[in-house]
Amino acid sequence: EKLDMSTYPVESIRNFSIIAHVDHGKSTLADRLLEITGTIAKTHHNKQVLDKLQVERERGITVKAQSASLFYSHEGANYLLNLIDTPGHVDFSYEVSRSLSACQGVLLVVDANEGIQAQTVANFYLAFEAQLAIIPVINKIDLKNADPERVEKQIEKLFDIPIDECVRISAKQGTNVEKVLQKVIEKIPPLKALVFDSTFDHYRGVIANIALFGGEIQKGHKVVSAHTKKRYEVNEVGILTPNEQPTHKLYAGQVGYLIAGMKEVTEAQIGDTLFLYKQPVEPLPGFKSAKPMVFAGMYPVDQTEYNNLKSALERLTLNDSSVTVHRDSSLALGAGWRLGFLGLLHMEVFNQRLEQEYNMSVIVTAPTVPYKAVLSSAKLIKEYRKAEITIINPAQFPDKLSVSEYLEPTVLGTIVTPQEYIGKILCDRRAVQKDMLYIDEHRVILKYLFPLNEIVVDFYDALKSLSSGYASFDYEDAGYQAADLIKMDILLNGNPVEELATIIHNDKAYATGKFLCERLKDAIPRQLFEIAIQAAIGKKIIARETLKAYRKNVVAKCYGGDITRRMKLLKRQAEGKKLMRKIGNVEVPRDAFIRVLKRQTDK
Ligand SMILES: Nc1nc2c(ncn2[C@@H]2O[C@H](COP(=O)(O)OP(=O)(O)OP(=O)(O)O)[C@@H](O)[C@H]2O)c(=O)[nH]1
Repeated sequence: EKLDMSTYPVESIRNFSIIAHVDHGKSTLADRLLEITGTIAKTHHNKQVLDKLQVERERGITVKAQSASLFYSHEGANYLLNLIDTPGHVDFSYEVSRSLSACQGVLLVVDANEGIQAQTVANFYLAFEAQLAIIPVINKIDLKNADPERVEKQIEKLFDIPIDECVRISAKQGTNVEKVLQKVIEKIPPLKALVFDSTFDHYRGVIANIALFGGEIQKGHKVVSAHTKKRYEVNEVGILTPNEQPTHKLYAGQVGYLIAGMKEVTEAQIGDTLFLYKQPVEPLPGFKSAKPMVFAGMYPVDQTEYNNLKSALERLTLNDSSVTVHRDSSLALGAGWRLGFLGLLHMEVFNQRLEQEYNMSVIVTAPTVPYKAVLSSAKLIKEYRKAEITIINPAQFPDKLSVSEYLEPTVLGTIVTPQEYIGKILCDRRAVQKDMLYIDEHRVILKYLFPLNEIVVDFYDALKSLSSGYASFDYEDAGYQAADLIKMDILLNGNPVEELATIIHNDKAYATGKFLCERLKDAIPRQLFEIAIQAAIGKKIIARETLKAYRKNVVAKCYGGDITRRMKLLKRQAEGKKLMRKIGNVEVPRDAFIRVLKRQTDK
């Protein structure tokens, strides 16, 4: 049955987001808002209703934004409050800014115990730059150690928001949550919005999440994509509650979805503007496009799976426009792709989704940041038709002799930490301090310039464990700087492991080579022969470990045992083999490499 949305004129509409540092209670507050407005029934099971993906539930983080429309009556008037959800982890700040562009205001949730953290600061500035109304919400006031007064002072000092504008709540217990809704109505201006997301449905094709700037839209309308100029007939429109709820029409100011027979990745570009056929409009300014920070090769374990993997990648990237995809191939791994991600967590989540939602197993190479080289060789310049190239694949690393300078990407990192951890946190990361500011007596905000490759793989995890979870981190792009780079190969019995070829800073080659060899020795199971694990720069071996031979006969163990048990064991072994990758004659568990690359001592 379709809802009638015509009773919600623009004046009654508020589009807002909740932004918060990880775990400060964004999802819990969203659950309470959905309950109070009757969008979902009040039960004890409403835990993070908006976190729909399996990986999100397992990891306890929000990865993919979900949205919902809340109907709310206050003092005799009916309101339509569109809650645009945003993810919380540092890797996804692009998604945050994307969600924010569909809003006119935000709830900035801050934990009453932890106070302002790195992502609180980063998110605040995203909202501030987008000129949104900002309502500070101090959450978890029920906690024994809650100190809302201190947090309000921080907010006033850092963000220049008067203390009396903060709302103190307990999202968990529901205290003052109603007040939050009233603030939303009071403080957030009703306005227009825009196209902000798209998801892929196996049966219905592309579902574009749209926000209407003006006009109205309904089934049967013909719309044109400003980006591709393709024309579509609208099959369905509706709102998100948070599942798709069809409506007769969508009106200016409303956020909802549209299905119009778009089938391909390229047809539903986020940031695109749709207009009515023969009534072209000036396209809305596109969003700041996502900039991948980490690249990795992805290959089918078995080349016969190439086409299946290709279609899985196409569908998954349609749901996640921040992943970039280029075709690639390698002698050792065959035909595949080079993918760009926002960060390592983003890459792991993407892999996990490929496995869980598409049942695909893939080989993933060591992540690399986008390096650059200024070429000096006339031959190479001619070949590339330019003098400065970007290197996202170690296999294409140009030799020192044909390069006048290598460049590496840098980021400006913001760390919020209790002061006693400052010393421990930064050792060995080639960081340059830029700024330091005390938030209160105990905690500081530090700004450092980091080479991106120093933080991309494991800095976030290392920081958390070094500071017993107290420090937090966020970063932004800070351009390129010259760097002394080399390419290092890892060899197993003389055969290069393509997944582990890396570009690294010269000063770190020996230590990293030694470390990778040691970790690999632990990660590779012993086999029937001895295995030499080596790190090499060109032809020069810089580190070596030896893995001793081992005899193992799985079947022998249960000779005389019953046959089904033996079959089971053989089957399990065969399944285990699928998770292995053969390099020369050496079998390596496919997940070994990613584990090896995390240099943090989590053994
Ligand atoms: N005591 C207390 N705990 C709360 C409150 N609000 C949230 N929590 C708890 O804090 C933890 C994190 O809450 P979430 O709502 O998942 O946090 P989040 O900000 O959505 O996290 P991300 O989805 O990763 O961004 C959960 O264990 C909640 O139960 C509160 O008001 N009081």
